[in-house]
Amino acid sequence: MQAPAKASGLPGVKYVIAIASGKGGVGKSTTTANLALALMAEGQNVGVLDADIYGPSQGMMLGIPSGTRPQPIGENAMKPVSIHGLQAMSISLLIDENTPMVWRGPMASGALQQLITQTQWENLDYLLIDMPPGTGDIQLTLSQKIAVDGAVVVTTPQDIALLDAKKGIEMFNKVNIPVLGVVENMSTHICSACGHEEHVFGAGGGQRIARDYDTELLGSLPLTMEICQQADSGTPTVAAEPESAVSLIYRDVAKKLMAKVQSQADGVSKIPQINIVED
Ligand SMILES: Nc1ncnc2c1ncn2[C@@H]1O[C@H](COP(=O)(O)OP(=O)(O)OP(=O)(O)O)[C@@H](O)[C@H]1O
Repeated sequence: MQAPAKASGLPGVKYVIAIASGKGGVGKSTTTANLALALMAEGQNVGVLDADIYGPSQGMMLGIPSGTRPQPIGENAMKPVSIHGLQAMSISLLIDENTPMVWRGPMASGALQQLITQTQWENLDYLLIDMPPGTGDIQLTLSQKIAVDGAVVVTTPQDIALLDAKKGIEMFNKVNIPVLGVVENMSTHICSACGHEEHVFGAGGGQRIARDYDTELLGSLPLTMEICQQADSGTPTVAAEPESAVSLIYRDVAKKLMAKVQSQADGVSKIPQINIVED
């Protein structure tokens, strides 16, 4: 059965989760791809919307063959691409791969709006949105156009990344999107030769920011060669090595997210209806 349409106007989608970061390059897209696969491994139907208009990377991370175009449905709609059992849509599927994204803010927002309104998702439990880094126009467009159920903020443990992650959390607070939690990426480095683990970027940053903003540290991922190589070659770790220690961390984050979104949804439905009867 098709999931009911929400006020967001996203038919076929039950829950929308934005994956965001204040700073670029902290591993937001890698986290999005792996979390999508982890949610799927938990039995959910999952879609990925690559809203990183200026630097779309889901096409590459999910291994969508170069030149793939979404199938049109009539004149104004298109089917997401099917890959690794996920549904996926990205601006990179609609443009020439070598075209640099030199759009001004309103053009980028327009392109994103088109992706949002014209993609026909099919029966999704979760749509993960890979947000562009930062707290500008596109992030605002998104939070105004879609009823996002919650956001996950990805950060690395360095002070500079944490500072930007705070701005991200504050932006979501401002637009009333619940922050479901923080994922600390590259929290330690594990040497592929000897297995030695060290906190190269500092320790405890993700935990601190989660505590300061009254949210939860959903999980910490190490910096490993496998995560990088597998994501960059189109088979993210959760698909490449589903039983590995790293995949289990992503699965654990996915389970926490599902529980949070569900309890939030239950909370909403438990609000008593007030019936005013005129006599
Ligand atoms: N835990 C990790 N261990 C090793 N490499 C990682 C890890 N997480 C991400 N990477 C690598 O770091 C690079 C940047 O990651 P990614 O593209 O996910 O970052 P991003 O925050 O989405 O960047 P952008 O801001 O450009 O969208 C990629 O090559 C990715 O494979």
